[in-house]
Amino acid sequence: MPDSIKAQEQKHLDAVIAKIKVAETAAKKRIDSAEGDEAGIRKNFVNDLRIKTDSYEGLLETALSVRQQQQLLAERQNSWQHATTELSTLKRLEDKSYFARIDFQEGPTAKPETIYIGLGSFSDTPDHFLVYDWRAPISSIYYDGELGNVSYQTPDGEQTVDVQLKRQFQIEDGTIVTLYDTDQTVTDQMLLSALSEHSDTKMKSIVTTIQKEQNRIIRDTHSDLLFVQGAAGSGKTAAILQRVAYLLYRYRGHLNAGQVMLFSPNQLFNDYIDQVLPELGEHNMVQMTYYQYAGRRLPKIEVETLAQRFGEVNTPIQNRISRLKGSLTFFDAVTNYADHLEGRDMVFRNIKFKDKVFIDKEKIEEIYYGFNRNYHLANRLQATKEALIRILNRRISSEMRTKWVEETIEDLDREQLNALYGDDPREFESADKEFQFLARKVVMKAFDPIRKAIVRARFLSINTQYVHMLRDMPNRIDLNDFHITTADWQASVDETIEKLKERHMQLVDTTPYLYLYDKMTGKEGERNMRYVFLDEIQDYNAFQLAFLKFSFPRARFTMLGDLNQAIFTKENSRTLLQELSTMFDPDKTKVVQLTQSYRSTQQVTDFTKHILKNGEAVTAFDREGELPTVTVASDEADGIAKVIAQVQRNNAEDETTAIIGKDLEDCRRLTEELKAQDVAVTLIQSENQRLAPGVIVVPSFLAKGLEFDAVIVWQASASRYAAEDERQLLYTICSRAMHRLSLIAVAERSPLVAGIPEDEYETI
Ligand SMILES: Nc1ncnc2c1ncn2[C@@H]1O[C@H](COP(=O)(O)OP(=O)(O)OP(=O)(O)O)[C@@H](O)[C@H]1O
Repeated sequence: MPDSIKAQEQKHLDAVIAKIKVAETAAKKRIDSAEGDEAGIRKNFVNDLRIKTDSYEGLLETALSVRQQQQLLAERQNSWQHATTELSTLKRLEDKSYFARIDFQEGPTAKPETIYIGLGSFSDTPDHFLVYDWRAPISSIYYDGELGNVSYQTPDGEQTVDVQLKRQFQIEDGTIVTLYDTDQTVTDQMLLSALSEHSDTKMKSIVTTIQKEQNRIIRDTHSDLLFVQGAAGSGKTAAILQRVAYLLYRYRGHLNAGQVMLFSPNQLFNDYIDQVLPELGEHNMVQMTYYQYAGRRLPKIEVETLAQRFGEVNTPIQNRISRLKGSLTFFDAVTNYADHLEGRDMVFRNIKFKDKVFIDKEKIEEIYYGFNRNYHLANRLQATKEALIRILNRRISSEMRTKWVEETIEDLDREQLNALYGDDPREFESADKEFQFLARKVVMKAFDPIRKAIVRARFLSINTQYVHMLRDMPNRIDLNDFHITTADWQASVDETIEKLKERHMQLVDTTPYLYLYDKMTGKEGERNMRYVFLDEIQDYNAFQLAFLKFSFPRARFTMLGDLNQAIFTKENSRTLLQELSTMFDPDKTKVVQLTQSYRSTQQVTDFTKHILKNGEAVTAFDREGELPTVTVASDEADGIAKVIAQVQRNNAEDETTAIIGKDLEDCRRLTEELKAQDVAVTLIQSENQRLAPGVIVVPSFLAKGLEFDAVIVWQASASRYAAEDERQLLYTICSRAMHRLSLIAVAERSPLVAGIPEDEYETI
């Protein structure tokens, strides 16, 4: 690229920056004046306020005056907010005004146009844009095509333009460091240099290098279900974060970050991604793991943790039962069962008072099923609560005459009496009237827990109902379809009961349990949530997805996953897509496949994909690196020495390292040994722990979604990874590495490595 072009572009950039600075000064002035006005309004608030309370008109006038002052304040706050947001965008643009330039023509006779694209828009006059936001409709042509004819969506429909120049810039502190012109034959230089950088503990935004197929995901506004199958490192997570930023821009004023929710695999992952949206000038969406979402609603039950679930060794029968409980068939059966509760079989509990039955369950049942047949569960429950409250109120008078009330009143001290009288006048016609007054108060107070229990529907018994439902399932599902005998099923129900008695529950039971509860109580779901994102979808079952659809009835779903990385659901994940397709309107479903992997070097990607046998397609990005290494140590001590040597090499070359072990036990032992030998490492033990800088030791099931410069697979041995269904796990671990991958085995290496062509790694 001739220097004259660079000089010309620098001149243009200087001119833009100068205008940005002018705009910054103006924004600062507006902030100051809004702040000054606000302080002024607050100060004069009392003086300006016309307080007249002697007549109705006077009161009205006062209210109006307050309202006017409030409006003035709100307006000032609005303009302050507006100017502050503008200033922060301008600040970002001052350092890096834009990252691309596009020259195009709308038709052969149209005037050629030039636009610059950056992290936000900037115009010096209302219609004169010096920088376009990367999310503006026109900016799409930068991502979508090469040179020549490219189409993009506008609010008025599709538009095609002839792109004549696509130029990318790297700008630092207002200076152009490099610039490239892109055409079909040149590899995307910016992408290559972005990917060659060292990893950080925080993910960064990818707006400057979004790829065409990722752009389709980011800008989709039609699908109710957008399903992305993407190879490890293909930018699924990156794409959804930019998608959130895009949606917040596209629907500004109608959508806020609180209406967007991301279900992520673990807390570490939340930490890892939490800078991307702020970097793009947006607020973070609601982020939760499914475990937190479900667990939060079951405070009295201990739900199985990821580590426990990972450590479970299930018998084939237990696997079949889990498959059934996670299926859509089961979801439909629970729906069915809940519907039948409208007619019979709802289980009730006595309402008690002072250890005695106050309203017995037979009475509650009579009320509940006494309503008109077309009452559904929600209004049936509501009407029952109202009837029970009426009974409670009627019982106040008779309860007032009981002995305990009399005794309680006699024992009241002054303070308690004062509390009972409250602000009520204390003049009574007679002592009897006074007693009546106090007795009513005492009874009402004592009935308070009953009132609460009624309002909270404590007379239902979700545990008993859940068990009743499980026992009833063979009448609703043909167990043979799942190769389960009735005896096996009954045994599994007994097991669930035992667990429930100890307040424990397997993850596979939590969703049916919550769903049944929501159906029983007529809960309708969170209607305010508009976009729900699910990452690592292969670890969910169809029941959970159907439940989420039920829980967020107005939301559009984006689901991302990699069937190759199904470490929990294993082979079941393949039926997931099929089940999903029945849940959403096919016309409103879009499936996108990403096969290009960006995370790792060509060498790491080639090696990892050969761990899989019949995997989904993965194409390596053309970025060179060293070959992965496989080391077989003679014993554990030798293995640890090899880990230490590798960590030292990585540290010396500034490669951040994660040592990934199979389970927590292996990781704990290794951490102790390393610490004993003065190697500084942090052990990550649970999904709730935060990400730490420096070398970390992390068990496989918590490494999901993360990436590191260098990965050491600890115990890549035959004793740890031998079964065929562990291929996906080993693949997931190895695919966390960006630049360097070292497998260290003890005694004998894992046979799963045997199928990898020998020229794709080095044996040490
Ligand atoms: N278009 C892009 N430009 C620059 N970097 C990219 C691009 N797409 C992906 N990357 C980078 O590639 C790496 C992998 O991306 P990401 O974590 O989103 O992949 P993923 O598909 O979610 O992977 P996995 O399923 O293995 O967790 C990240 O460092 C990301 O920043």
